[in-house]
Amino acid sequence: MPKPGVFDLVNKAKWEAWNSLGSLPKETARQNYVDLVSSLSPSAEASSQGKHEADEKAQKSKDIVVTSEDGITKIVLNRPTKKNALTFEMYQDIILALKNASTDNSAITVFTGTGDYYCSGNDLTNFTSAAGGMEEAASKGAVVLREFVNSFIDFPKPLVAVVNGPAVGIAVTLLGLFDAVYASDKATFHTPFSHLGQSPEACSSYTFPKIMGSAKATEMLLFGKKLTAREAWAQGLVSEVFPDSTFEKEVWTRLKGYAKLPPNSMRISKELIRNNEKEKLHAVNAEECTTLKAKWLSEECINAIMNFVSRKAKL
Ligand SMILES: CCCCC/C=C/CC(=O)SCCNC(=O)CCNC(=O)[C@H](O)C(C)(C)COP(=O)(O)OP(=O)(O)OC[C@H]1O[C@@H](n2cnc3c(N)ncnc32)[C@H](O)[C@@H]1OP(=O)(O)O
Repeated sequence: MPKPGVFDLVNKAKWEAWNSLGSLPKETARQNYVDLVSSLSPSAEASSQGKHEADEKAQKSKDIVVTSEDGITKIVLNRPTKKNALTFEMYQDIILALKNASTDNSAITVFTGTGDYYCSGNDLTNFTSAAGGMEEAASKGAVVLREFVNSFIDFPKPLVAVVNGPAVGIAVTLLGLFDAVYASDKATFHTPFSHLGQSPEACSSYTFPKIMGSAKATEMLLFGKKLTAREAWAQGLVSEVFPDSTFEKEVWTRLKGYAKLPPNSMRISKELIRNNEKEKLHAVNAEECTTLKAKWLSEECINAIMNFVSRKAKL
């Protein structure tokens, strides 16, 4: 239905709430509702059991490790033998981890990677190994991607990326939705979408030109120019670069200090910085997912993925 006018406050709020769900599957919407109600009445045994199961699932995930200590919830991409490439399961686990982190006791939430890479982006075999073939994988991919990116857009606490090594594809584009990005000088930032017959995601078609200007964003998003950490800092994508030898020590010392700041104050300041953009970001996310779904079924993209899988091509 058309969006109600600004003076129709109730129906406008309802319309926006429905619209922000996008094409969220009915089952997921139902589960989210159950989880929300459970969190409102923790004494209801059945409800709280559901919440515990959800928490455990996130903790038990083999490729994502979630810990909470010193006021920091840490979400670690833990698939180093595959350069932390993101499987369908990892996208789902991260959605759940962010949902839990948004209501846990921590003040800030941090993403980082295990091993030499931060993350090599989408696992390119997500599409080739899907049971129902490319068509089904593209449809599922668009729904999962939209929900995944929405969970970053809506995340209420300070979100920090500790980029320990090279970042590729969606691991780079998502950084535009983080509140701070700290990088080792060994990190690189690469978005080879045209090489892969794909198009930008995670709202980068909007956030990157805004952060670095359209000329620099074009070099990254259209031409796949790989940036060093210092270049990414100069373009405003990275907050600060540290020598790799002292990176972990310096960054975690600093983050532990930040995590002691009054959490509600940080949350409200984030809200002020981000909230007036949310509607726009949700609309950009929806459009990017629709575009990508079509690109994933294009000959350019299928050839690029097949070349990688058959070991003919690498970045
Ligand atoms: C819900 C769906 C959402 C979809 C959202 C879309 C996002 C778009 C993107 O993210 S685009 C970016 C996609 N990523 C890539 O194209 C990277 C592909 N990988 C490479 O080019 C290289 O592996 C490398 C440059 C990252 C690293 O090269 P290196 O020589 O150092 O190491 P290996 O190639 O030997 O890698 C070790 C093993 O890891 C596997 N691997 C690495 N990255 C990926 C990946 N993205 N997808 C699948 N597999 C990956 C690699 O195949 C090796 O596996 P093996 O040891 O079994 O051979």
